Amino acid sequence: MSDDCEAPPTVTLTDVLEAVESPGVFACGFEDNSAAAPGLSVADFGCISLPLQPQQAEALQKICKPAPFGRGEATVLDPAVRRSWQVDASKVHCANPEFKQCLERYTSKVAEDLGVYTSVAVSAQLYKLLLYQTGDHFAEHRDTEKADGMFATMVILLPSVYQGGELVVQHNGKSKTFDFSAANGYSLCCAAFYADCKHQLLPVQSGYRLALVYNLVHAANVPKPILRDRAETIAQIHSLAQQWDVPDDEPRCQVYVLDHQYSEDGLQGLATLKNRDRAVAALLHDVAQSGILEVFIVTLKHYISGQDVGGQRRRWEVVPWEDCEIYTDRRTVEDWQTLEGQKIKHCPLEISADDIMQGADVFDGRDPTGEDHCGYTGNAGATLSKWYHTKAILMWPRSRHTLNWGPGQYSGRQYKENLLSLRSQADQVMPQLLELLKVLPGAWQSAAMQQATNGSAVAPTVEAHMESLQPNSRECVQRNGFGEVVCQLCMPILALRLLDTLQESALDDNVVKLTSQLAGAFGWALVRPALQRAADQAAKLPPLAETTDRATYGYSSYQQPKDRLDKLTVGIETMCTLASMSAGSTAPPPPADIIEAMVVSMMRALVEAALAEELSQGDMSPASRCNFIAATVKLLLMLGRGAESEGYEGTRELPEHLLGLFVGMLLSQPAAFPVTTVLLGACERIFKPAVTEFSGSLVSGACLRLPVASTALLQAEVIKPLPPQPTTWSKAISLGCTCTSCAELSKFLAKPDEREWRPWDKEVDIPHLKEQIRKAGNPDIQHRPNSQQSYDYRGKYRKPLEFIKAHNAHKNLLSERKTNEKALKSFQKLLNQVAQQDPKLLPEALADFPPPPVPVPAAQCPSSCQLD
Ligand SMILES: O=C(O)CCC(=O)C(=O)O
Ligand SMILES: [Fe+2]
Repeated sequence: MSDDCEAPPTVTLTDVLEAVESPGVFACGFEDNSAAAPGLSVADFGCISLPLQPQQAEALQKICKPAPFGRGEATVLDPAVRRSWQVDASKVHCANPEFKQCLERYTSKVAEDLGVYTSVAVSAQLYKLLLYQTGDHFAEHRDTEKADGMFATMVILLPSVYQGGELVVQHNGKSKTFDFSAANGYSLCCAAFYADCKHQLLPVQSGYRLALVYNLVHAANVPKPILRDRAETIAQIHSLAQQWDVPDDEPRCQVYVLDHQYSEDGLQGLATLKNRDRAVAALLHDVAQSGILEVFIVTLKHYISGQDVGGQRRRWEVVPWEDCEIYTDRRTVEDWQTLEGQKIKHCPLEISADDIMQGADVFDGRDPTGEDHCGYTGNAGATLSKWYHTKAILMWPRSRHTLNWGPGQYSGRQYKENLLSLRSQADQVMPQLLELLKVLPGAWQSAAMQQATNGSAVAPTVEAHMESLQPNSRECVQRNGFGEVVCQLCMPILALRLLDTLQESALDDNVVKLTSQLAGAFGWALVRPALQRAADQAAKLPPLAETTDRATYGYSSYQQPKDRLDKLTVGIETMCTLASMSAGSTAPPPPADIIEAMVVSMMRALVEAALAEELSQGDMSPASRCNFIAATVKLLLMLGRGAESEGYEGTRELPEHLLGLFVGMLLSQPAAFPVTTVLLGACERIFKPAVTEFSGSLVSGACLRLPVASTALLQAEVIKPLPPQPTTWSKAISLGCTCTSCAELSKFLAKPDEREWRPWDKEVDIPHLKEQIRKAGNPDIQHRPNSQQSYDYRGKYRKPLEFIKAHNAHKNLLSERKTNEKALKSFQKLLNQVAQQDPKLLPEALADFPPPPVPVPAAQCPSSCQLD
């Protein structure tokens, strides 16, 4: 053959995977006319005879609840979306044992049709009994995964006579309709579909539709499936993977986008994949077993943002994406897990469009996962962004593992992880190495050799392996593994190296675990700098201006003041753990000065003005603020109490002093720490548990200042005279005429609450009214033509705005007063409890805050608010 004859078309890995057939369908259904009668009964109602009779259906409906549906996080009722009636599973009983078998048969049949592995145990959990009457329906939706392991919904239609009520299920552009109305009351019918498929129930045209709805749930951790013709496909993928070892300009990795949508919790390895997705993953899994491919399940995230350059546009106009200049178009893979379902800690890895096997346009036609529209800013056009998240399989030939995963510019951080070192080294080499190292010191000891000298022989190896620890990772297991080895080797230098790997970690339990372990072997002095660093880190609150720009970084995390407050709260809570560490654990309790230095560093951060400004940020919830106060007070109380107990050798002056500063700071920031919400909540948290948790520690005058001062503040507040309520908002003017038009206007003016009157009535004589108002000398009764258009010349009449403003202001004052009174009662109750606990204490604290003088009754000004 000559050289220029056409080469046979090359089959790519994508071709092979795309050709994998689904072992099942997305939805299935059947009619069973030899089914056993269920023997259905409903608690508080009784037996239901089937086929369902209209009279019984009517009676049943009366004891049903309207069926809600999920909207975002919430469960809501909206007949436009869903109208049907439900009975909870707990009240439904099917007495016939034959029906149980029937149910089992249906479950395994639909599991097989849906392509669930035969070896997976699938069970059906009754969820609801649903009754639909004429007109009832359920608009298009996806079912939430209501139980662990739930992957599909099964509906069993009970014999009843109805028309309409078709179940329509959709998936990837295909649609299946299940119309069981023809069964006409004598058979059982069954339909099932994967939970992520969109489906709807069309309106029931007549009669009653009665259905049992089940969650189909399967056991995880199951062996891989047996599929026909697999051997050939596996061989094909294997050989393509071998050829993949090609020069650097080839894609570094490939990403295969899965068909189905998965929730993060529901997805645990290949066993939980659905349908064709599982068939594809199972094939890749087998190829990976031979050591030629690395395969992970990941979330593929595509983020796009751009600016409208389409010229002049009105504010409300929707900007088409075609008119945008795209400045960010970034794809990353995140949330790594192995096919066995083991979650892997890995930074987001940036991939290129070419890496996506189904092509860069794989998201075309799909709804984005989220969108943002930043509106117009000055002269600049609107900023648009959207993002897509979907589950995918990430793979690359194992022979390429030594490549750098550059350029890895992501949120300003360099990710140059070598994946082999992450996975093989950390998962495989490391445990072996650790095992080996653990026995070494013992061996040296028995050989009466110098540990230190021998230790130094392995030190470089241990140190080299420490490099593989991800800095700042919250995962402490491996670090702890090293901790043990390092302690046994008795090499403080290695301990310091290990502490270095914490780098910028903020103070949390992981840091405490490692430091106390090392402190046990090497003393607190050695770990002190690392602890202090972590405390400083927790206290470090960069000014707001440093937060990253959303438009630039998209979905990358950016810190909110709230996040920072939470971080500080965790740090403070961790200090509690540290301070209460009892003797007898691996380490002796930390010396007081370490804790105190850390506390001082956090307190300084707090009292600093920068933070004070941030604390009034609106996006911090009162709950966050309460947590923060409660944690801080708890820590300081503990330190104070520690002075009397053995473990902690601190002085009580410092904690008490800090507590005083802290309480002072809280009281001086009423905008950030409002008394009725935040301070009350915090005091309830502090003092209620304190009664049992810290009995004795309440002997802290500084801390009691918080409720005592709040009470005093509120007492002063609630006796302030309220401006008297205006008796009426009516505008009492007398029009010099009693014609119908004037009578109508007078009626409006006399109404206490109404601000506007639109005399739609054609009979009203507008010019006459204007004239009468003018004559009565009330220019503030305004007549406003509705618009320039003359067809609505009547327009509207308005009372002056001040009327309404004053009216609302008074209402607000009243409700504020009520809130204050309620909070005051709560504070007083709380103080009573404290007084019972320790009768001496309260009078002391109260001395600082004498009750406010009894006010002179407010001067009445009854008529000053009469507006005419
Ligand atoms: O009644 C049906 O067939 C379907 C009900 C449904 O989709 C649901 O309860 O989520
Ligand atoms: Fe549904």
